[in-house]
Amino acid sequence: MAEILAVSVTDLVKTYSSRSASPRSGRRPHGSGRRTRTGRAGRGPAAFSTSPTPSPTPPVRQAPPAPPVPSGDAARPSTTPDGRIRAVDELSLTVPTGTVTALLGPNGAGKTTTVEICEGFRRPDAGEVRVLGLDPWADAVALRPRVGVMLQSGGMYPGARAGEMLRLVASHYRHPLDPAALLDRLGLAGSAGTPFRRLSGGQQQRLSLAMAVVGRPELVFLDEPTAGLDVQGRRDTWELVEELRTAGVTVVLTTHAMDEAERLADQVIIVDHGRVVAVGSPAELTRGGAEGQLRFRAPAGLDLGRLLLALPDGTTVQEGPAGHYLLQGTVDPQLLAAVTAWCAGNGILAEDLRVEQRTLEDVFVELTGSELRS
Ligand SMILES: Nc1ncnc2c1ncn2[C@@H]1O[C@H](COP(=O)(O)OP(=O)(O)OP(=O)(O)O)[C@@H](O)[C@H]1O
Repeated sequence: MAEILAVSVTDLVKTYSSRSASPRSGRRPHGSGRRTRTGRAGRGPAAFSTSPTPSPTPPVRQAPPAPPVPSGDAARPSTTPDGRIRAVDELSLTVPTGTVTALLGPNGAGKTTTVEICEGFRRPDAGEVRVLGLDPWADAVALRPRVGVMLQSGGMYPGARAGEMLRLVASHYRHPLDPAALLDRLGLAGSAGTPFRRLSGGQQQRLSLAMAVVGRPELVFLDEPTAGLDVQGRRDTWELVEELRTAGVTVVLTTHAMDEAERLADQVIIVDHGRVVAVGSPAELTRGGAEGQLRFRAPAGLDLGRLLLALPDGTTVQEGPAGHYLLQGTVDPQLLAAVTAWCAGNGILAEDLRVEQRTLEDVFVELTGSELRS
């Protein structure tokens, strides 16, 4: 049976004029401030549909389709022949209904542009986007009551009180959640009477989250929902996302926090240079590729060349710091046996020998050459 998709994006392309490159001047640096929405004026949060769409993408690793390019904060985006910034470059992805999908990628990878196109705030140059089976740009009015968008600083009235704003948003929906209960749920009960501009950054972010979900949407887009939140704020947000999933709501979030993706996501999509470079559950992604690594301690200065000769092809070995050895490759019983046999044969006691699983961050760094922040 065909999987029902909440979001389907095919061969999406979006370029920007390099002259307009004040990339969202009001955006926060990651982990600190907040994002200013720069989309189409006058458009509010949308919501989600459940139209079946054919041939969902199975959650498997994909070979990076683009040649490796240095990534990370200092990476330059690729440009078109006429000098435009290629923010999204033939990107395709699917989001099954009722799941949590995390979009990961280095700064400038194209995550927000992709999400803003799905939200109907930006128009793509090429490609097809379906949100709940509809076109987010052409069918914006139909989608609005079905899709929740976590707005950042844009779209808020600085002088309006938190409780008033949430009640106002709730009044646009037929069956909203109780605004007072939602404020309480997100630790904002004591701030209901506080004007928006006097809320702390974290409180503003929690209010944005409340506004995204108060209308009981079918689908919610959350752009870095916990960036800059304190421990309790992160926990509250994570619990809310888990409750949304339990209630059958589809959640698409962007994040730089690996623990957030690992904890919340059914599906992780890693984006780099405007393209999808890997898709899968956290477990699938960390299982693939080089599988794992093996560490042990032994006297410093072992002959690594000789050790390598005793190991299966494809294994790498390095020492660092002195006396600490790291083997990477396919970690299986044969590798373990080869290491211990070589040590025994050379009268070496390998201490603290342990197999380590790759983490999502290892996978991310491998694929993008860039480090996630947690
Ligand atoms: N309005 C704009 N004008 C010009 N360039 C832009 C604009 N918005 C984004 N860009 C550029 O497009 C590329 C993708 O940006 P985007 O914000 O989508 O990436 P991102 O993955 O969300 O990054 P981050 O993690 O830093 O938020 C970047 O090179 C960015 O500088």
